[in-house]
Amino acid sequence: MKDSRASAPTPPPGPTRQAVDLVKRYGEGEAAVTAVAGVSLGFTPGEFTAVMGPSGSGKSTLMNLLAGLDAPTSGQVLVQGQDLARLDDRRLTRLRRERIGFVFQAFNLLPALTAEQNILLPLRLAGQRPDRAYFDEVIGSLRIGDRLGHRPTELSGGQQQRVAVARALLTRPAVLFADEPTGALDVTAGRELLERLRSAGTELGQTIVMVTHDPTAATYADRVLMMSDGALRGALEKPATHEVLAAMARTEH
Ligand SMILES: Nc1ncnc2c1ncn2[C@@H]1O[C@H](COP(=O)(O)OP(=O)(O)OP(=O)(O)O)[C@@H](O)[C@H]1O
Repeated sequence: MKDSRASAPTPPPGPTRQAVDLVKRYGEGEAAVTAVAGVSLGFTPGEFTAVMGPSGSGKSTLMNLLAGLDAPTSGQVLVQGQDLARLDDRRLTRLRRERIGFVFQAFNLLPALTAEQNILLPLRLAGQRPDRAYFDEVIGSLRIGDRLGHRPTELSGGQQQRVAVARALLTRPAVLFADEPTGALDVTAGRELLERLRSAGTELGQTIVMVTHDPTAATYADRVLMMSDGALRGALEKPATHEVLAAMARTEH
């Protein structure tokens, strides 16, 4: 058994993850949809990126490609210079498990396990012991300490969402992808979660990539990428809410 603290990855300088002219097309002929239409960008350690854009603009598809959960039609995802498409299944699975955390819109909690068992599952699968102090800190900051013995069906949507975030944070992944992580939360819980994500970047050097429709949530990020029709239409650096709103209005028309 390894201690998760001892094996936490030390992020190298420069972009850890790069998209090079990524394209993802679904279907054939007239029914074909180009979900991602040639996206190039890089992510540096500790950087918090929000991805925004109208429904159907390709945000979730882009995240799935960047995380290696889906393969691009053309283009590359490079992780420390290594093309994900060139890794065999075993190495890709290991890379995903050890370096990536994912918070899905559907939370993906196992119904038979308690909240605590769900949170600790990825570490257990990796044969690692949880760092108790870090566990307590994450649970405390997400305010789910009193729900740990409950199963997902006994939790509210917002509580399930925070359990899913705790599970992703506990493995201290180099990159954390979060699809609408504040969607089920009230304003206070949403703000606490965003603060937690931001400190994962500033304190632990974790790269955070978050899809959101919420302009206030986007202001917690270091940069906000605007997508429409599968392409990046611009990037804002630490924008104020009114700047995000203006950019949203430009991409939606
Ligand atoms: N498996 C699939 N098969 C066919 N088309 C798909 C598939 N997945 C996504 N698409 C299409 O690709 C486009 C981009 O979808 P995607 O889910 O990435 O958008 P999104 O910006 O995340 O949307 P939302 O904000 O509504 O979640 C959409 O037109 C969608 O219908």
